[in-house]
Amino acid sequence: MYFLTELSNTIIRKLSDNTQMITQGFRAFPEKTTTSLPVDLASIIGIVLFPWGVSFLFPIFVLSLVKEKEERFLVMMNMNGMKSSTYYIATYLTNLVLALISMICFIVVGIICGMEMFKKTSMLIIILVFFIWSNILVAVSFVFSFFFKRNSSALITSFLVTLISIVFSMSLFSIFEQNYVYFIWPFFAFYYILISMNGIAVDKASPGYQLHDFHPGSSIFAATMFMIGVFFILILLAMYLNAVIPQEYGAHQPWHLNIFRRIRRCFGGKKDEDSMEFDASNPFYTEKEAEDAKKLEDDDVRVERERVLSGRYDHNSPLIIKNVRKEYPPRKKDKKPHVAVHSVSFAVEEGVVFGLLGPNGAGKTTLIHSLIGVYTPTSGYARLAGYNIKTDMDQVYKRIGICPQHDILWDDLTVMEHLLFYARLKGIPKDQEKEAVQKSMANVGLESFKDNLARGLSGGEKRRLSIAIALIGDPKLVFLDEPTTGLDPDVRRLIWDILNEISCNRTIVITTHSMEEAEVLCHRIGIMSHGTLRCCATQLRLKELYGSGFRLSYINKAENYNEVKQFITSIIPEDHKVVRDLASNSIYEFIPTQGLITKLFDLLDDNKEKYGIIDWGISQSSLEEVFLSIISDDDADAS
Ligand SMILES: Nc1ncnc2c1ncn2[C@@H]1O[C@H](COP(=O)(O)OP(=O)(O)OP(=O)(O)O)[C@@H](O)[C@H]1O
Repeated sequence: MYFLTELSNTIIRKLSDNTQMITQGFRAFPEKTTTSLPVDLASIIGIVLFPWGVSFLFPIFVLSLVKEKEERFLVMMNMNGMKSSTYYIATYLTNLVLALISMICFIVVGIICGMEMFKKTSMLIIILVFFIWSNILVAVSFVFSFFFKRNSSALITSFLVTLISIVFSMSLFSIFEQNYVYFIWPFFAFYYILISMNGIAVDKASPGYQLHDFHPGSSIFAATMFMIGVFFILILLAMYLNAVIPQEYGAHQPWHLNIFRRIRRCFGGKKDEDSMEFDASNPFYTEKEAEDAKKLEDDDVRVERERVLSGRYDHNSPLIIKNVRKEYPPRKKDKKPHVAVHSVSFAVEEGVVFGLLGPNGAGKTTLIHSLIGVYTPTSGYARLAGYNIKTDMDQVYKRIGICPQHDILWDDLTVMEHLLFYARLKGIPKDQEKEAVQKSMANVGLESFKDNLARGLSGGEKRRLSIAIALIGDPKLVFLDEPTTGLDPDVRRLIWDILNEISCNRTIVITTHSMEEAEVLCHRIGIMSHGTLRCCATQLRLKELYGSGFRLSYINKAENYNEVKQFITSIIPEDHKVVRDLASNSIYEFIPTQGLITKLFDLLDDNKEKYGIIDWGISQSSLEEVFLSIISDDDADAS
């Protein structure tokens, strides 16, 4: 080859006059090469990111649980007959399914990406560990949710807990080599299992963690046992916290769960609840409270209390309240509890619409919430629809309807779906469900909206839907908290018509700030301030007691001013009050004597022309005047 090339070169150089030549040499032939690392990089990256991936559902679960409470869906469902246990079981199963789906995705992705841990470790152990972890995620989120009132703080804290657990787990494993106490926090135990199984799998010489390695003495076995044990503790803890932690809404039990009282009840039979819940001879807590009550309460309230406490009321009354009191925790440190409702006692008979009025902070909402289980009354006794609120709240919820102050509706459910949901909660038999929903929709005129989503309803339509929810199942006692607040006059009138119609065969308790509404709807009215019932009577009696009587107003020709004034003051009682005295427009207030009003109508009609009266009118004092005469400026936002 060499000689051949040299020969060719000689000829080429000769022919090209030494300008062309052939060069020769050796060069390596291109070949395919790979650089292999001593460890599996995918597995290393995976194990750092994996704890995040398998824990991301934890903050989401906590968030959704706190949100349901914050937005009062849970308490609304409770108030319509759903047991908390049913809610928690349904939520547990839903979250567990979500967690399992996400775990399956992780395992499948791990296998597809060729992570050694998933390839080599026994699949049975992986499935077992991930199943336990899914349950723990749900159980821990339940326990966490009881400590938060706002979903934003719940989200941040649970995220931080996950972050800290992951960061700490790395160092804890090397500090406590043979000590497993820190597995008590199941996040550490699970991350330990992940890291250990991965560590075994990435070792090229090892066959991975297998079933026969999973026995007492193995640290992975110990961590798994810790996870199982802690899971049961978490479930018990969640049940206990649910019962005792005071939430913003909903009743709670004392830390000792009234165990002794339950045992006593088991052995001693059911005591007469009526007699144990209040002391009829001393309805007030302190002498000062009794003194204050004397100043605030009128005779009707005292008579009503006596009637109720001595049992002289109709025992079929759907609402009986005896000495109900509600204290909130002190507003400032080392101060006394804030008493929002003092000893309130009254009974409302069947078919009566009872209006609870009062300035802001009077205690109306607190009283209603104490009755319907949003808060636990500090003391007192109440019987709603025939059942004691302390012992038979489940029965109470099946028989009452509640329309809360703010609509609590799911944006993604239709009108029909809302009503069907609540019909089921109320325990309406399946074959009567549709009819009950139809009736309830017809009551509030929402039939044409039945397939509309709640998010697309106007304020008035949402309010009507809330009223329809309160009416589902035909309850005999309905609570309406400010049913028309924030609605335009047309819608308010429409709702008043609806309420007037449905009030025929039910007892309704309405809280409202609208005197007009109370005047139109209520048969009996209670006015509260400073947590005390100030008066409690029919509209007519309140107007008689607190109204300024009747009001005569007229418009006259200005030149007749003196004659008209003389004429009018001669026909009304002498002790009248002059409200307005202008040349052509005057108003007088007076308490009429028997038959005077009819006489006045005749006299004014007959002498209208003679005295140059252009127009005139007589009206009775309004409920607003009654309210204003009872409630003074310092009654608002009572402290
Ligand atoms: N969750 C609570 N914790 C502590 N104090 C409360 C709580 N809710 C209400 N209060 C206090 O209890 C008193 C009565 O409040 P409540 O809401 O019952 O009045 P209200 O008559 O319904 O007022 P409004 O007409 O403004 O709704 C007020 O002084 C209020 O500050």
